[in-house]
This record gives sequence, structure tokens and C-alpha cells, in this order.
Amino acid sequence: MEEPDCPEGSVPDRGGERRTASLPLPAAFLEFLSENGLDPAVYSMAATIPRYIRLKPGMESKIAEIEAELKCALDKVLWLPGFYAIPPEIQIAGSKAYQQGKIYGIDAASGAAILALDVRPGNHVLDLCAAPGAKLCMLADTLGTTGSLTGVDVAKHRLAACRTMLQKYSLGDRTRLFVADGTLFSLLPVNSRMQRMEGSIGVEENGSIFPEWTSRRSWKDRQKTRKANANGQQHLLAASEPELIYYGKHSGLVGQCKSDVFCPSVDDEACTSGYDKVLVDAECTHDGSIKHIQKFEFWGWKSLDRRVLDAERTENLLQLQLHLLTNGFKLLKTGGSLVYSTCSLTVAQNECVVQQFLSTHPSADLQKINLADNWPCRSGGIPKTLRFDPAVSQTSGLFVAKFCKLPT
Ligand SMILES: C[S@@+](CC[C@H](N)C(=O)[O-])C[C@H]1O[C@@H](n2cnc3c(N)ncnc32)[C@H](O)[C@@H]1O
Repeated sequence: MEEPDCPEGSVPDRGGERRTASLPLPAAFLEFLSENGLDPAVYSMAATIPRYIRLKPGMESKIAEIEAELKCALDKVLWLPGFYAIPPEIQIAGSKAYQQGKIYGIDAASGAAILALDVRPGNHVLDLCAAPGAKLCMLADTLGTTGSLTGVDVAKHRLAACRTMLQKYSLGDRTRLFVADGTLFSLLPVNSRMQRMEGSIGVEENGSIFPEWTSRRSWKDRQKTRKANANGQQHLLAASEPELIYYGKHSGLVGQCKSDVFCPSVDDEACTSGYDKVLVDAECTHDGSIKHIQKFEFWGWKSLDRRVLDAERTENLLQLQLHLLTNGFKLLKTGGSLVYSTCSLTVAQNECVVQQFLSTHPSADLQKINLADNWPCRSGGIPKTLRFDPAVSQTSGLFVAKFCKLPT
């Protein structure tokens, strides 16, 4: 395999080839781009890269109506079913089509990452960094009326936004959402596990059984939240035990014993009863998301330093990405597929993470994404990996790698 030039900590400077972007990018960010060999000119494209929407399946007959409401043409993305490009200045959040759940705002590159996962009806799917949930919704739509979807995120308030989205688009039926650290999460898909535990369903002696979902919380839960709020910890990251904040009617939980559902997987159990498909859309510096970087004009460039560039955070981020990928792979069934993606354009957060992961996981087989032959992306630094470069793809920046789990 051709090896990418992986930095230890940072990538060599390309030598001051800085162009002025139309955004007043702060010196520290320009430095970050330079250290990672990235061209700041890409951030001047925010005004020309389209915004993308995805039509909820079955809404094709409403296109003319949606065009009239948004006052723009929906330009079909030929390489990505169900996706349409609209001018970047069009805001969809205030539209009825959006509020009524006929359209989603999701970048085309994100849509491609989901297609790469090749979700099939009946699959048990895990989204290990699910919030705020655009990809989760597309996964739920793709799954249809069989299988299950498990969404995990470490940030409770962000995962709560996923729950709102799922409910808005009526996609929560087969989904369960856990606030948990994705590097430690170890719960297997419930349907898959229960099939092997036939006879034990609903016969808990000391514990309790999941009733149908209700947003009303127990007294114990409310006490916990009250305590966290009092300590100013309402956005506290996940504790060691996963917290279930939503489950759908057909997620497989209703009628199951709580202790069975919260039973962590042991040894190689996931190889036979794990997830068929895993998405690790890892936390990253978001530098490839032009529209995200643009928002710092309003949030203040100072917070960019804190949220994106802090050296210690970046170093920890590389470890976090590797650990998320490693744990996602651990929870995958033999023969299953995993997609690792980030919206960073740096080599360190993409090819280097993939290379380090492959070097310690002989059962991980990096796969060619066949559909990508028609996509406006290029090969990443490691053959078979993909890079969406905003300048070429006219999408947000995204790195995508797909792995299959081989038998050991
Ligand atoms: C790039 S965003 C994911 C975007 C999401 N897939 C979507 O399409 O909307 C990364 C997410 O990872 C979450 N995250 C960060 N550290 C995590 C961890 N240790 N375990 C699980 N999630 C984590 C963040 O809270 C954030 O919501």
C-alpha cells in the first residue's frame, strides 16, 4: 500500500503560499492551514458552492410546489439519488417544506458517505457520532421498515436534537439513541442479540421491562437532571454508562428486559451478533466544511482558536478519532462494513488515522467504493479512500474510507 506522508503532530509547512480568502481568516487559522498544506482560497468559495437538500422519499411529486415556495429551481444531483442543489443564499429553515419534513438540509458529500455504507433492509446499523443527525435521518430512511438503527453521541443536548429530527421526519420507529462515549460504547443491536436469547424475552425477575416510549421521564431521571442543572452540568458529557434518551416502537426494545438491553458485549460476541453496518463520522476540526468555518464570522474568530486550533485538543482529537474507529470496528459483525468519515481536509485526521488503524487490525480490509466511480471526488492519499474537495466537487469537504471485517 502506498503510504501517506503522515506527520507526527503536525505536517510540514508548504512555504508561505498563502492567498487571501474573501473571509477575514485569522492568522492562527491561516497558520493551521499552512501547516496542513491546505489552500485558504477554498474559503472564498462559500458563495459559489450550492446548498444541498434531500427530498424525503415519496415527495418527488411535490417538486414544483417546493420550487415555488423556495423561489428557486431544484437542480437534480445526477450522481446522488434524491439530492438537489439550490443556490447557497436560499434559506430553507423558514419554509413549509422544511417544517413539514418534506426536505432535509444535508450536503451531497455526506449523502455519498451514507451511500458508501450500502445499508440494506434488515440491517442493524450503528451511527457512533450521530448528532446533530443529518446522516442518521438518511440512514433511517434507507433502512426502511426492517432492521434497526442505533445512534450514539457523547453530547446529550446534541443527541436530543437528533431525537427532534427523527420525530419531525417520522423516522424514529426503528431507532434508539444513547448518550455515550463512542470509544467505550459496547451494546449490541437488540434484535440480533434477542434472536439468540429466545425464551428469555420479557421474563425479568427483578428488573423492569421497556414500555412503549413516552417523553414523560421518571422521577429518578428528573432528579438526576435537576442535580446536574444545579451543578451547572446540564451539557455534561456522557458518563461511563450509556443513557437511553429515545427508542422507537419497532426498535426492538419494547417488551425487553432492561438488564438484557444494557448488557455490554463480551469478547468476540460482536463478530456474530454485532452491527451489519457502522458509521464513524468522527469529531474533527471541521476545516473542510466551508459553511461551518464561515459561521465563525458571527461566533467570533476567537472561538475558532479554542474550538478548532488548540494544539492540545488537536492532539487528543487524533487519538479520539482512532479510538472511535477502533471501537466502531469492534462492534461490527464479521462480513459487515464500516465507513469512517471526517469533514477535515488534513492528512493527520484522515489518512494517518486510517493507516494507524490498519496497521493494528489485520481483519480490517480497506474497500473500494464502487459507486464512487461516478462521484465528483478523487482518491485520498491511500488508494481506495476518497476525498471530496470543495473546489472540485462543489460540495463540502469530506474524507471517506470504507472497511470490511474479515473472518479471523
Ligand atoms: C462531525 S459531528 C457528527 C455529525 C453527524 N454524523 C451528522 O451527520 O449530523 C461529530 C459528533 O461527534 C460527537 N463526539 C465527540 N466525541 C465523541 C465521543 N467520544 N463519542 C461519541 N460521540 C462523540 C460530537 O458531539 C459531534 O456531535
